[in-house]
Amino acid sequence: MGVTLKHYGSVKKEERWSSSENQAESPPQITEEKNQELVVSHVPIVSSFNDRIRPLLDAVDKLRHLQVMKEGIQLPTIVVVGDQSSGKSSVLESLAGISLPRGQGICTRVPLIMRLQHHTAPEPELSLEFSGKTVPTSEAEISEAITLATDEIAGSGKGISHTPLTLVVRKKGVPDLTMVDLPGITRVPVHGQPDNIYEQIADIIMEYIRPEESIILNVLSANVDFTTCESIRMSQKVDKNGERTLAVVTKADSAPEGLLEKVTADDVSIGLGYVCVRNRIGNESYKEARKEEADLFETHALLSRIDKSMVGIPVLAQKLVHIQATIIARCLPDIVRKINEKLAASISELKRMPKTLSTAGEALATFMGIVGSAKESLNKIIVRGEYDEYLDDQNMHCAARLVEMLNQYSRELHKFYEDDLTENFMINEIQVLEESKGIHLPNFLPRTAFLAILQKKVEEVSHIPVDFVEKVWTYIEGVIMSVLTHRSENYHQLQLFTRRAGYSLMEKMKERSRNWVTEIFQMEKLTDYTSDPAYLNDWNKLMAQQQEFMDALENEFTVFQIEGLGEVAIAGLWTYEKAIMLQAFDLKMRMTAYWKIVLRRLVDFMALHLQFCARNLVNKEMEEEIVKEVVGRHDGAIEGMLEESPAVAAKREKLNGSIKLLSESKNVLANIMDRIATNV
Ligand SMILES: Nc1nc2c(ncn2[C@@H]2O[C@H](COP(=O)(O)OP(=O)(O)OP(=O)(O)O)[C@@H](O)[C@H]2O)c(=O)[nH]1
Repeated sequence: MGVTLKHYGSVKKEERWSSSENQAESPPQITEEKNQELVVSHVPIVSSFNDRIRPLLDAVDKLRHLQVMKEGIQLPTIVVVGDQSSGKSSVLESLAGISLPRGQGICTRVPLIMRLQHHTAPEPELSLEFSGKTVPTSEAEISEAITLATDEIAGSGKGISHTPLTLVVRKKGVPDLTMVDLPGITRVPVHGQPDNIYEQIADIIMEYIRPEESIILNVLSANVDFTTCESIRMSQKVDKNGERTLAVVTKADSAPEGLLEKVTADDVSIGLGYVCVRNRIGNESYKEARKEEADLFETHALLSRIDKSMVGIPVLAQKLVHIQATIIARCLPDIVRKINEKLAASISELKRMPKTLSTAGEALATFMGIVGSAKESLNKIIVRGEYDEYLDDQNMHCAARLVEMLNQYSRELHKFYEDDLTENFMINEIQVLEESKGIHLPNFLPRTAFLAILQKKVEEVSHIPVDFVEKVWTYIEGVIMSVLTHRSENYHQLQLFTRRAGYSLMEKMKERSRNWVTEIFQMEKLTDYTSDPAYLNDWNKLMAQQQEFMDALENEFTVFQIEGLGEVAIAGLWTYEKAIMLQAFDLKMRMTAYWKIVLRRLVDFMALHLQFCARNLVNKEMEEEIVKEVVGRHDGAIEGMLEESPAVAAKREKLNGSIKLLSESKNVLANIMDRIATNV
């Protein structure tokens, strides 16, 4: 039976990692007497356990080396965290039996992946893997080699980096363990450290401890209050009840008082339990250090009272090996599934990408396809008013937006020239009539007077249609550009040229509409004509009130209600002669009736003009302009136009990279599939 987490969550804290069903094949036992210097021995009874776990651990290490995490796949990892100088490196040293850079101040500046592997040869083999290379080293040189490699990765200052450094230690008797040592947490930057060093380190730590697949090895110094430790604060953020947190208490030798109480009280909720250790001090050998540790926990008046299952580096090693086996067994089936899913998704996404074009024929066909599809889309949106392609984008519901704009335009025109019904009522008409006096019979209304008023009114509103066509074409330009950009998004060059063609075409459209508006206004100014019977109807209705109006003037009324116009103030008109008042009233009513016709014409023709131009633009001119821009100016260079855009090329490269990485990862796991299937 393999190591499983079947009871995960239902058993008490530590029991999960040491349930009795695992006892028959329990992790390597500690045989200090045989080889004092080593942590875990590889006697036959446990080697079968190791033989089974080792390939799985190797596979996980290979996946880590391939950096499968880049694809969002988390690996089961033992992550070592602790406040600065809490003794992290010392613990790792003790487990590996080698010297790491140690001391006060920040030593670990990059994530250090430490891969311990037992091997049978008497000579240890050490190597560092970083920046794509493997550098062999030795026990004597390891400390310096790590410092040099760290400098290469993170620079020689005090800065830190997310890029990991891997240390492989193959040594007889070490536990098969892979752990990640992270920079110690510091609140106050030391000389040469960036001001935001805390945030930087916290970022790295959170990145490693957040995944559910991570086991947090929280290194706490015996001489501090655990509740004040930053590393506890952080691990509690991601593992509130400590279910995946194991505490190692270092420096038991320097603060033995109250240690038993501290680890028993468990104020900081450590789900996987505590192991108290004493690391190597000064120039001690590892052999001496283990001996000192064993003696300390055996003989010290206070420390000897701590349960033996909670003290010493060998116990820590044993626990870690066990925990590691369990999380690997638990996580691997999920990892296999995720790799397969992501691989399939990347392959199908790559297939969906536009194919790379190799011949001029292919390029031409693609180009025509793009222009054709853009034309069809625009036809739907602008001409037919269908918006099924852009259901959620209201800006692309062109017909509705154009009607809104037209209504707004009509309102603006009507509002701009509302009649002055207050004290100046008819004053303008009277003045114009005065200026239009001529040698002719007095009861003829001079046409020049009517035209003078008409021209002034037309002139005054002329800016409204000019602004309106500008606004409408700018809107249509946005719609066209959006469709062209979208349709040619895979071909950067083509996109540039179609957009350019689009802009120059829109300039032409604006120019054409401006000219049209100017012409319309000239016509309106020159001629007062309509065949619309509404004009005469309205005028007659208004004129029917003329006599009443004159009576009101004569009787010196201050206001008069003209049906079809509203209440007007007439006190200012009492002094004028009757003859001029009759003419002014007639002139005013003619203009009132005619102005309605003019405004209606300005709105109706505008709608017809825009619809006509947009239809021509989409059905004919746009295609011509794009072909002229792309083929005409760049004779035969269509293949060049259809080179992939940098974004598409980058996406293709990324997908190819992902597929390569995931395929390699899949291969790594293929060799151990049978073991995963039987759950170790
Ligand atoms: N007395 C005693 N000193 C220890 C013990 N463990 C570590 N030390 C000392 O504590 C200091 C800090 O230890 P390191 O292992 O460098 O601590 P660290 O957490 O890796 O440090 P940074 O990576 O800089 O955060 C060193 O001087 C060690 O010798 C221990 O169990 N007992």
